[in-house]
Amino acid sequence: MMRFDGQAPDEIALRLAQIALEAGRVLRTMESALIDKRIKDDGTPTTAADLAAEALIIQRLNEAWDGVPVVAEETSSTVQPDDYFFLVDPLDGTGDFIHGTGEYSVNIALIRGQRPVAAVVAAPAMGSIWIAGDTARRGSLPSGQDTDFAWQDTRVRPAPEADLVALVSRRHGDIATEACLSVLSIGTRRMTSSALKFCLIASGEADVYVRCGPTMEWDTAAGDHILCRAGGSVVGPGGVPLTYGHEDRGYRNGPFAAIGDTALAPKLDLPVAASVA
Ligand SMILES: Nc1ncnc2c1ncn2[C@@H]1O[C@H](COP(=O)(O)O)[C@@H](OP(=O)(O)O)[C@H]1O
Ligand SMILES: [Mg+2]
Repeated sequence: MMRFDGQAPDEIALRLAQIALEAGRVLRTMESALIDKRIKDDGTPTTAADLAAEALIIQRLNEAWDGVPVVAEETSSTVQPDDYFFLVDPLDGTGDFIHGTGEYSVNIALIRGQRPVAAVVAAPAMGSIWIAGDTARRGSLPSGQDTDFAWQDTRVRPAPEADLVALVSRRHGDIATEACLSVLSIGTRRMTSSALKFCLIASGEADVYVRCGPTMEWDTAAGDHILCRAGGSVVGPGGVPLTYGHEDRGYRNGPFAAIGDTALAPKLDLPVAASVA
């Protein structure tokens, strides 16, 4: 099996960026098409765009790293994770894709031993992309045939004493999340969809994102890595980092908080989810 010999995490992240760029171009061409959506067993929608982007990403990952399993949202039950594997959400924020807000992302993470080591989150309709291997960087998505991303290092900001900026899901909220946020001094709540929430914290534009409702590993792994490499952290109950590759629990995450300033961690009181405790 190809084991990424000689490839540094930053180099892998650059290759993931090219794959996400290509998938993003497919998604953009499908934005204005009449989308026929299907509601899955978990109540979330899927479309032909999710499937087309996923097929392309799997093909490209297989070409680049033959034999490394790709656990992707729409086909996750057909693949077993290994010591190294990819987690892919070809279209995170399908609801937003359907409603035309543009706040959707392509998420790809390479996992090694339950933690991400390289990742990309691309927001095709917003023209932004974030990557991390060892270093977290933000870029602009090139248009046309251009392939120059114009990367810049990205970094979290220190949390202000008061008036924190919290990011909340536009479509999924719950009482436990609100209870957790209520102990923090939040000044601004900004509704944002998809893994962009991790990336905006990684870029110093927001301070905290708490999520106690259901999410899947492919929703969080790439953003988790980018935020951690930008100086922040993503923690579950007890301040423990999230781990990935839990096929036994259907790749469901427990509650978590994403924070830019790690000094916020002791203030958090996340509920323990029975299913993943
Ligand atoms: N009931 C549920 N079960 C599992 N995942 C859910 C869910 N409700 C929402 N999600 C997850 O939340 C993601 C959207 O998050 P947000 O509201 O922050 O944009 C969805 O991503 P997809 O659009 O890729 O399915 C989905 O994975
Ligand atoms: Mg998806």
